[in-house]
Amino acid sequence: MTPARMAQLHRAAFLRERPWSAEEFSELAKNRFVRCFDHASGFALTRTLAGESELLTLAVDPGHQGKGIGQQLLKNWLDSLPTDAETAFLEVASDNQPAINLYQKFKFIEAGRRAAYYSRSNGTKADAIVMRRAVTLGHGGVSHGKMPESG
Ligand SMILES: CC(=O)SCCNC(=O)CCNC(=O)[C@H](O)C(C)(C)COP(=O)(O)OP(=O)(O)OC[C@H]1O[C@@H](n2cnc3c(N)ncnc32)[C@H](O)[C@@H]1OP(=O)(O)O
Repeated sequence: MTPARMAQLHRAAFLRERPWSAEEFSELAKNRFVRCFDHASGFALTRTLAGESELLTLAVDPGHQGKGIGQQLLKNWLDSLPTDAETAFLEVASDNQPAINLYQKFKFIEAGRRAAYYSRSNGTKADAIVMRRAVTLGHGGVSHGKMPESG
């Protein structure tokens, strides 16, 4: 997926946060530890090194959310991890319940919090929650359903 398409999807999916630019995605893609898992309507960007893998960002086109794409991307990431990767982690806003539900479904649990990290346009604040799981946990029977389109 091109950096321009990543930026487009990121802007569409993250309505409350600063969108990442095509230049930022282009820079990230140069890092040999960074990998993109993509789908026609979404992508997951990850960084894996020193026994840890981080989900840097995950975005699904709003018109295609709720169809199992986010779940499939998350599964593709976890399935790809080398056996020497010990933990997978990510950061999510405390007011982003759909994403928290998705990560809990994949057995991520809260490992830490940065209080009032995100400021919302209505004046409220949200915590940043760091969630972790052991790579070797498996998916506990999480099914990813049908993927009508991929690539
Ligand atoms: C590290 C980070 O990037 S954190 C931020 C993640 N990205 C964002 O929040 C951007 C905006 N949101 C999105 O792009 C998407 O909604 C995502 C990535 C959070 C989820 O992707 P989707 O393709 O819509 O989710 P998918 O259809 O695979 O649903 C999988 C699970 O997520 C949870 N979920 C997804 N949408 C919702 C929702 N609207 N309400 C509650 N739970 C939800 C559920 O647990 C669902 O499982 P279920 O269908 O068995 O109930």
